[in-house]
Amino acid sequence: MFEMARDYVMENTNFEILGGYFSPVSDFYQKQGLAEARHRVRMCELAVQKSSTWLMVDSWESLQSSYQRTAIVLDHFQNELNGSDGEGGIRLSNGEYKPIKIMLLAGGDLVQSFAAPDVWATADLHHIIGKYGCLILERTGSDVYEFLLSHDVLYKHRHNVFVIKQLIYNDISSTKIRLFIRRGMSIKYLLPAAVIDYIYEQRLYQND
Ligand SMILES: Nc1ncnc2c1ncn2[C@@H]1O[C@H](COP(=O)(O)OP(=O)(O)OP(=O)(O)O)[C@@H](O)[C@H]1O
Ligand SMILES: NC(=O)c1ccc[n+]([C@@H]2O[C@H](COP(=O)(O)O)[C@@H](O)[C@H]2O)c1
Repeated sequence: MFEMARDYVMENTNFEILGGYFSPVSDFYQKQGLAEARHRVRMCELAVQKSSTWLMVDSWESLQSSYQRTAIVLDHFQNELNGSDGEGGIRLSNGEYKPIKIMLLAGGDLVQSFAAPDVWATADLHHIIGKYGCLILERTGSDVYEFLLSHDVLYKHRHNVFVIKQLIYNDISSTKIRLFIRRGMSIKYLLPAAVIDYIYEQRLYQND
């Protein structure tokens, strides 16, 4: 999804991409089927460390002692990358600093959960979409364009929302990958080889 987002941004906006971060959620999220955070961080590292020049993994979220909402995670990136004293971001040749635009990259299904009761606080959605911005990758089963029109907060900040059309549909799902592993089915070519090796070495997802 990051690669599709990068192509979209380069083709359709004036932004320059500086980097993309995976931020695995902590163990306190307690979503059924998730491996321990340390394993998820390591799998993300293995997925990008040798094959990407711009993707990185940030373990801050995974290491917190309580669940951190997405709005707070974006604030963390804001503080780390842009600082609080005006001396962060990109240093220009004239010595001034230009802030980095931080955005959330999400699939259409996650964005549709914005309308689910008690999942997202409205104030958080204004913060995430209004202050930062959102790149939404289309996903089979979710009509992002219609949702964008119908959701008040998304619509209000629509100039900060970018919908990315999938030009080759990739409907891979982590739930299905975990299920394949449990059923002893092959996941070869569905994930980077180093991640597959790690999953088997650590015996992840086999008895969920
Ligand atoms: N094939 C895909 N196309 C578009 N977005 C995706 C795809 N797979 C994952 N995403 C997005 O990546 C983010 C992280 O997804 P997550 O780790 O929950 O995996 P998932 O495949 O969505 O899980 P599940 O199998 O439960 O749907 C979410 O924003 C999700 O919408
Ligand atoms: N209120 C919130 O900030 C909120 C709600 C639901 C999911 N999320 C985030 O979305 C991501 C994906 O969550 P799910 O796998 O449950 O769809 C996670 O990083 C999670 O922290 C945030």
